[in-house]
Amino acid sequence: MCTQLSTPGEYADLLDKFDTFMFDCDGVLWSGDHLIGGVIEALHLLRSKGKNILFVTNNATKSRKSYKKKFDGFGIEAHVEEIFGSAYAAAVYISTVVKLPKDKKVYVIGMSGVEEELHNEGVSYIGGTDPADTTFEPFDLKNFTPDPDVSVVLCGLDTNINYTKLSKAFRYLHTNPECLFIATNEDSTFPSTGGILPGAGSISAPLRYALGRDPVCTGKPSQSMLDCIQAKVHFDPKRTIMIGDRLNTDILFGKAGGVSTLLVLTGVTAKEEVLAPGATPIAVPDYMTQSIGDFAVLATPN
Ligand SMILES: O=C(O)[C@H](O)[C@H](O)COP(=O)(O)O
Ligand SMILES: [Mg+2]
Repeated sequence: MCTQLSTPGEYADLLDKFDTFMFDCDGVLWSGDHLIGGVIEALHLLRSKGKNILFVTNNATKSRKSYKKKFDGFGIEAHVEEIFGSAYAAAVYISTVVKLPKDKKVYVIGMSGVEEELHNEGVSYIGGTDPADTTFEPFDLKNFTPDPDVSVVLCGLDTNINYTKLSKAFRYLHTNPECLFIATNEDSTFPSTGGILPGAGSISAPLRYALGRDPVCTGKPSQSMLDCIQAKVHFDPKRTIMIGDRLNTDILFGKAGGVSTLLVLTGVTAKEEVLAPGATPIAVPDYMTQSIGDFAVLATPN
């Protein structure tokens, strides 16, 4: 059953129930470079009450450090150790679960966030932002010499996607059944400034179709994302709430992790997907409110 929050008393009661607040970013705190109203006040209120705050994003375009700069730019207090992105989760998965040998490499479809996190984990990679891969020159197999050390293809949101990257990734996976296929996340879309756009899931989709093979996903809702958070931060699931805008990532992630869930309507999910008669949502949030900004009402002196 989903409780719709609307009164200051309901917001206050929710704050009292939880010590740790996990925030999704795109569609909850901001859409692209547009900050959602009331977010700064709401986060400041939580910190003033001594709440633990974590930021858990499937957006792999930035590393934890780069995200800190985005938070700073918005004037939002955030610390690198509070930020967990899907690029970080993928890099940790490759280094600690896959235990990729040091002489092996990752072929990257993705941006600097993925490259920085792989580097931080000591994982070698090619592709990504390399100009030889971001070219729009026609791709010709005659000119392609695969790197024999590539043992993983990692695919994340890549706003410079092109046929060369898809072809190289395809060839590594098609010619070597042992090559691992990993996706940072599978969000079909994401809320950017002015509207939704194709997300990381729509970047890896052509490979899934061409290969007839699905990747391992290391972002929300996967356990890998929770594992890399729990390796760094202790929290009591019973006193923790995940706040997100997407049912099949954020809310599923929270439920799988045994934490409570709050759906906000400032991102990709509409209220009707949960509440319309006959709606069959993939996951039902414990709570729902229009925006995180609603909590700012508690910050206003009476
Ligand atoms: O990859 C994507 O589609 C987007 O970056 C992703 O949807 C946004 O991540 P969020 O902060 O909403 O988890
Ligand atoms: Mg989101």
